[in-house]
Amino acid sequence: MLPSELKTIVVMGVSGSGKSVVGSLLAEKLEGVFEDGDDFHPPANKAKMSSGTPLNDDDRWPWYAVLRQRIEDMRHLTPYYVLACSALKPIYRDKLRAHDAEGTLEFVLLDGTKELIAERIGARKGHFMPPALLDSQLATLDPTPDVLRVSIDQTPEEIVADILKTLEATA
Ligand SMILES: Nc1ncnc2c1ncn2[C@@H]1O[C@H](COP(=O)(O)OP(=O)(O)OP(=O)(O)O)[C@@H](O)[C@H]1O
Ligand SMILES: O=C(O)[C@H](O)[C@@H](O)[C@H](O)[C@H](O)CO
Repeated sequence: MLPSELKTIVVMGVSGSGKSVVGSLLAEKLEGVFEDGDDFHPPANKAKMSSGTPLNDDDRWPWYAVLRQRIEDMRHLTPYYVLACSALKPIYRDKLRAHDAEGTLEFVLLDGTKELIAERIGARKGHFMPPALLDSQLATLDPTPDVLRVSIDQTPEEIVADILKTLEATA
């Protein structure tokens, strides 16, 4: 049984960690709504990443403002909103959490080795994010103790089961 106050689950992590695949599966399992944060990047951000340049705080703040608004909007439209977004720094997670009551929103980090993520990102075709940016993503990632961590060294279905077990344990 998930905590009754839980409304939003942010599936976070570096590029290639599986946020889109796992997040959509999790939302399906919860009969909730999934959205991919990448769909809300301004074109300039996508162009910058595609050119092999990492985003900086100035690039990300307007994006996180849009994502925070989605969290607020979706609260009235679904029992569970699953958002996939990198949320690499604590300051970004604070922005997404805003002044939400304790337990309303949980961050779940898709946790894996650089080698495993590089293998997966390398096998992916037709995505705007170059594998070369993985190092900067890993260097920027700063998980704090409040972030729930789930290993990605298993199938997407097993990861979703792991996430649900981990969330139930917070109840
Ligand atoms: N558990 C898994 N086992 C095997 N392959 C996986 C797993 N999860 C995701 N993948 C594959 O790894 C690649 C990256 O997954 P995905 O696109 O979901 O990552 P992401 O974190 O959303 O990336 P980005 O942030 O760059 O959009 C995809 O090709 C996906 O099919
Ligand atoms: O915070 C960031 O640097 C960006 O959000 C990236 O993580 C992209 O969103 C995504 O990972 C690439 O597809």
